[in-house]
Amino acid sequence: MADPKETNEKYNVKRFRSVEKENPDYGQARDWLQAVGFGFHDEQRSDELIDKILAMYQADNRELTGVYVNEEPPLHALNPGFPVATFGTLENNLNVGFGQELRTRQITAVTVRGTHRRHGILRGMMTADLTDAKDDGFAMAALTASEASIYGRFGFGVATFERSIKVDTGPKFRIRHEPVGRVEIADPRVLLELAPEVFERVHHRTPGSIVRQDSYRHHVSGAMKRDGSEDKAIKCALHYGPDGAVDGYVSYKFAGWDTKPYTVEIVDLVAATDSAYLELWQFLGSIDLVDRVSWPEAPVEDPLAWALEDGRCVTSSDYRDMLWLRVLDVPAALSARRYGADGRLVLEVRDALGFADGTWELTSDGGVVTVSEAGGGSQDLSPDLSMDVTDLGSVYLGAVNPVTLASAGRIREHTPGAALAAQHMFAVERPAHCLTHF
Ligand SMILES: CC(=O)SCCNC(=O)CCNC(=O)[C@H](O)C(C)(C)COP(=O)(O)OP(=O)(O)OC[C@H]1O[C@@H](n2cnc3c(N)ncnc32)[C@H](O)[C@@H]1OP(=O)(O)O
Repeated sequence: MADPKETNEKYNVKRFRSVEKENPDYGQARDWLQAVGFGFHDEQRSDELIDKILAMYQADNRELTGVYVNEEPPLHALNPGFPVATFGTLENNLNVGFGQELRTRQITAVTVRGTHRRHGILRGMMTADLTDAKDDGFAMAALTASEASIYGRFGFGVATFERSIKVDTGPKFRIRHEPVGRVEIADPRVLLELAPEVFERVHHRTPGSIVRQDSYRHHVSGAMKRDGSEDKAIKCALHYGPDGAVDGYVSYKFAGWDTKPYTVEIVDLVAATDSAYLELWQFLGSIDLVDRVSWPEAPVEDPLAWALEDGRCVTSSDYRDMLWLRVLDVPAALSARRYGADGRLVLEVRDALGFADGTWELTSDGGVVTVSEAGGGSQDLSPDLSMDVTDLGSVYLGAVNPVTLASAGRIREHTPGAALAAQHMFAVERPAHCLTHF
């Protein structure tokens, strides 16, 4: 049970928003945040840090859900004002390719206290929230997952990936690119203002990108570390395009003299043009007394290795799932896309939670997209492909190949060649990549 509309002998559920300190509901939001920290094994947060985080939550307009026990706990146990489970949501736009944006429900801060786990609290919170999201007109929900085994059962499929890279910036590091702009060092605090502006440009050109929450500009500028203190190690370089405007930045740290080879770690690298990206890398490769640059959140499809004279300067590890998508409304989600190729597909979608169940005819003709339900009467069409809603989420941004999913036995191909046709149709104009962890 975790739906505020339900009653239950054991638990009650509250939904609320972050508020200012003067507000009488402040304590509720503060205790909710401490419960989230407990669920992710964080240190207890100071009052000052809680104030800062709740202010950022207000900027994000987050909705916070807490599940509370009804009974009075025994002496010395945490008081019942601390939720035993937490669930947070935001609303932001997802770039779904070819300049199209889709309003998306983001789910975050999911925790259930160990003493209450495996009693169906997550299932209750998730089912209630997805139902509300669909009722509110959301065609898509999204999350990033702590474990890959949790969210498939709720219809989420992996839609983008990321990896960690280490780049040898010794003598072999040479990028074939003639600069068109310039890079300058700046006080990292300028990113408090600049980071969201540059990110907005990047977002508009990157399929798979979700608008960032307020905390990003604080972290990448060094204004605030995760523990709330200032990050004095952060450095920043800005890229200026040929028109003189800032169109990219890198925020980075030196890993210290004890780390060999001497290493610079990228905190955030955001570039709104291909040349800004390569020129920021040229800058990173030119930093004296450093032989390696590492980036824990690098894109999987990365022009860097192809621009280097010696692509083996880049070594990658920890290839992993990043953005998970959950289609809530098939016609709305499919209509929101523009397609990489014209074509027609009849898709049978199974959804254990029922939101997306059905058979749908998708047509893209000269860029005009139509989606209709293919069930019953003269409209009764046999499917070209059958898939679970998780697989539709996976192929939606073009980063997962339907042919591969068919080989894995996840997608069933009834019409020979339909999986390949789906690959062409779902392709996007640039590799899908999500730069926002939430
Ligand atoms: C978007 C995010 O915030 S990702 C972060 C997720 N949170 C964490 O990792 C924090 C630590 N973990 C937890 O707080 C909890 O264990 C949770 C939230 C993952 C699960 O909460 P619970 O209330 O125990 O889950 P619940 O009892 O509702 O289980 C629902 C289903 O998921 C399954 N499940 C729950 N957790 C896991 C898991 N870690 N791995 C695999 N299956 C899981 C259950 O077996 C159950 O399966 P079924 O209903 O199909 O039989």
